[in-house]
Amino acid sequence: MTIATQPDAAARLDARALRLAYAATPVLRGVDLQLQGGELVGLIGPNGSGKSSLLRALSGQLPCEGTVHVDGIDLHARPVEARRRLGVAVEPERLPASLRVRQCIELVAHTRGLDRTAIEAGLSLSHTLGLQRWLEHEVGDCSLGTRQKLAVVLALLGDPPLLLLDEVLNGLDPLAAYALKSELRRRADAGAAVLLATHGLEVAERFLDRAVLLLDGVIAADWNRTELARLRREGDGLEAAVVERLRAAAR
Ligand SMILES: Nc1ncnc2c1ncn2[C@@H]1O[C@H](COP(=O)(O)OP(=O)(O)OP(=O)(O)O)[C@@H](O)[C@H]1O
Repeated sequence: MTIATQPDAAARLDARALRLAYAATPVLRGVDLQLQGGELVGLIGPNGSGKSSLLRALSGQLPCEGTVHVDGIDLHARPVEARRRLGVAVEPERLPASLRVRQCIELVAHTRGLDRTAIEAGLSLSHTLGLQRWLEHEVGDCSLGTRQKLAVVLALLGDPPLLLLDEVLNGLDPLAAYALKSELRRRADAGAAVLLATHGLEVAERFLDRAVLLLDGVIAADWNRTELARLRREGDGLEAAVVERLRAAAR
């Protein structure tokens, strides 16, 4: 007999028993993941393990089995309401090439019903990330890293309480990467939860509060801040721990 469990209403994200397959190939085989406000969580895992698919399932872009609650709101039953609370960074390739960067910020803010204050905050973040000199350029003329910065600015517009970010530190110059990490920390300290897919284990170890390993379609390991600190102090850090898990899984 299956006992139905209530979603954790206090959790920013409560995902249970997520299953997803492409044609006959299963990618997620029962993912359970809860994120609390204030947490910066790294989603790590081998290439093809399903990190992007999981983020897309959590944001409602891909249909999946299981339940997803955002601040207690059922994503599948009340998608509009739940998605209003999400900040999702789209792939830079999917940004509209013919719009100017500033127009893009204004259009997305308008679509989400945000006011001028939110747009000004987005423009201010653009400055912080070094995007200001590209504001009047067409998106299609911007470098990949510049478009990545824009994708992040758009995701953070309106201060959503749950951020789902796929490898957004990739390709950013050191100043921008530092500024973005500071911004995400600030958001988490203000109560947001952040799930960041990354292959950067050093970033995960030093900057994040928690790291979860997606392997064989499930969350195979979950290291909290104390455990991450212990790994750093006592051994060869998160990288060694992850390599050990991956080697064990490959045997
Ligand atoms: N649209 C799709 N159709 C069919 N298969 C897909 C599709 N998107 C992803 N896949 C497959 O699903 C699996 C998981 O892909 P996904 O991109 O989610 O992994 P990932 O962990 O984000 O990988 P990486 O670290 O390389 O970015 C891979 O085997 C991939 O080939």
